[in-house]
Amino acid sequence: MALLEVDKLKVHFPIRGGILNRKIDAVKAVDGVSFSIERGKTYGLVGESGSGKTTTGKAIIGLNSITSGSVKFDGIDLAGFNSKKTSLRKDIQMIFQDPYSSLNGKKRVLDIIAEPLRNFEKLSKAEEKKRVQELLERVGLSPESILKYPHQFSGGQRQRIGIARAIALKPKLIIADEPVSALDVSVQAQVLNFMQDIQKDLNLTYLFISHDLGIVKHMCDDIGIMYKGRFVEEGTKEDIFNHPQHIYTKRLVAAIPDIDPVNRQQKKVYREEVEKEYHSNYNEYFDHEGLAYQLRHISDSHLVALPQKG
Ligand SMILES: Nc1ncnc2c1ncn2[C@@H]1O[C@H](COP(=O)(O)OP(=O)(O)OP(=O)(O)O)[C@@H](O)[C@H]1O
Repeated sequence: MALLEVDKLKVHFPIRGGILNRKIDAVKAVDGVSFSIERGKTYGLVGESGSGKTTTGKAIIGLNSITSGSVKFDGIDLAGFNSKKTSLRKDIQMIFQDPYSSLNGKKRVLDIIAEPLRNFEKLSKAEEKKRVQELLERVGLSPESILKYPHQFSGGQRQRIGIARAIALKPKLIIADEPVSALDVSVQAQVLNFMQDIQKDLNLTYLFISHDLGIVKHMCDDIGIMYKGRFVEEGTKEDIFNHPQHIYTKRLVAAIPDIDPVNRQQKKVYREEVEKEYHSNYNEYFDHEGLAYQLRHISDSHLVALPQKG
């Protein structure tokens, strides 16, 4: 059984208007998304800004209410578990994009990392301090850091503090929402490699949200490509990077920069071909509202949202 199973998930936000402030329409932020993540694996959710990635992650962790569909974690439907204090909620943690704003600047590192422990475990002050220091060590920061404030750390170190807080309760699933996109490129690889190390050590499963396909290629086993609240394509890393089928995926893959000058030229030609196809055949790939069609299997692992022929 997969650790996480998301089935036909919809998250719609009401748009209200008129003098009675009635619901007049809805933003279909997530509009029927299904995927599952096997234990110990990393699943990449990719798409441009506004495609619904964060909304999906927040719905899984209970921060957005689900309009319809289901989220099962370890075989249990999460719909009834929206209270923050249930033990299931302990098993899923989130790392946010911006380590500057996601850490409370007025709190010391001790209090930041101890917060989830205080919610779920009754530890003495001495036990708590010891646990926080162990966690700091785990993420490569000195035990003395407990008395410092977030602004006294670099961006990469702050994201390590965020990771220490996320792993404090020994979760099974971590939702990492653009965890390195606010960091300098030189620091990104360090944090990503570190995330892979702790994944192995702690047997973590990741839902990795990113708009950066280069990073997703480095991190993920399976990938779902989102566009306007729906999936346009889903598959293994190999399916998506070596055999992209949907024009939207092809565009994303073609846009990954190549450092090798020989490949760079080939890539440029490929990118121009893809752009031409995108503009001349757009209507074959999207329905009359410009939305993705239903996904269909083209192999056991690879699904593409293309209309049924014939
Ligand atoms: N609480 C909310 N109320 C109304 N609309 C919302 C709310 N949260 C998100 N949306 C809308 O839902 C859509 C999807 O947003 P979401 O943040 O999930 O996209 P995203 O792919 O994560 O983009 P980004 O990378 O910019 O965060 C957007 O149109 C957004 O404006």
